[in-house]
Amino acid sequence: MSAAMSLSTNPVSEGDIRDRLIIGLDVPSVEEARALVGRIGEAGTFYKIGYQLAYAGGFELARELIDQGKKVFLDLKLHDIGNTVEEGARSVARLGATFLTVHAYPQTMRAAVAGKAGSSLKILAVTVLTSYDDNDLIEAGYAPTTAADLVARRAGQARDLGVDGIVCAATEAERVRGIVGPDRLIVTPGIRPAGSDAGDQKRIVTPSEGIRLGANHLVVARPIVRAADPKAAAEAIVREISQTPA
Ligand SMILES: O=C(O)c1cc(=O)[nH]c(=O)n1[C@@H]1O[C@H](COP(=O)(O)O)[C@@H](O)[C@H]1O
Repeated sequence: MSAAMSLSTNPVSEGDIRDRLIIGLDVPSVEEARALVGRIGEAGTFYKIGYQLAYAGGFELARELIDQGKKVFLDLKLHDIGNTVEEGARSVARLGATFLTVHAYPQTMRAAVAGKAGSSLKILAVTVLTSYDDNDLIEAGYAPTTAADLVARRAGQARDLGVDGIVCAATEAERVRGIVGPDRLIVTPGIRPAGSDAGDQKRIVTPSEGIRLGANHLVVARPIVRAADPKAAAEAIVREISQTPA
C-alpha cells in the first residue's frame, strides 16, 4: 500500500487513508504494545492508548510512537472538576498527542477546550458509550431517553463549546453530522468487520457502514489486536475503507 494513498473525494478525510483507522492498543503491557505495533508495521499510522495501557506505562510509549511519526489518541475519557480537567488536558497537549477524549458533560468539555488552547491537540467528546443501549441509560439514572437522543443533545453542546470532535456509534453518525456540520470530526468505535464477535459492544456496524454513515475515523481494537495476523486484519479494514465511497 502506498504511503501517499489518499481519498480526495471527502474533504474531511484528506491525507493518508490509513489514518482513518485508529488501532486501539488494548493490551496489558508496553512490551506487548511495541511488539504489536512492530507486527502491524506500515499498515498502522494512528494508535489509541486507553486505560489498560496508559496505566501500565503507556505514556512513555505514546512519546515513542509520536517520535516515530505515528499519531496518538490518548483515550483517557477525562471527567472531573473543571480545574482538574483543564490542567490534565494541558499536560496531554504538551505530550504531542493528536486526540484526547473527555466525557461529554458541559463543564468537562469547556475545561478541556481551555486546557488545550494554543496546542494542536484535538478534544473528542464521548457522547454515549457504544456498550450502552437505551436500557443501560435508564439503569444509570437517565430519565427515559434513547441513546440516539442523548448523543444528539451532547453533540449539540460539544459543538457550541468548541469541541473538535464527537465520539459516538456510527449508527448515530448521520444525525450527529447534521448537528455538528462538516468540519468537526466524527470518530466511531463499535466497529466490527463482518463475521467478528460483538463482545460487549451494543451499537455496532461494519467498517464500510461506518464510513458510509459519515465517520472520519474508525476505532478498532479487538478485531485487530486479537487477530491471528493483526497486520492483515488492519490492512483488510483499510482496504474496506478505501473501497467505500464517503
Ligand atoms: O472513546 C473510545 O474510544 C470509546 C468510546 C465508546 O463509546 N466505545 C468504545 O468502545 N471506545 C473505545 O474503543 C475501543 C473499542 O474496542 P473494540 O470493541 O475492541 O474494537 C476500546 O478501546 C474502547 O475503550
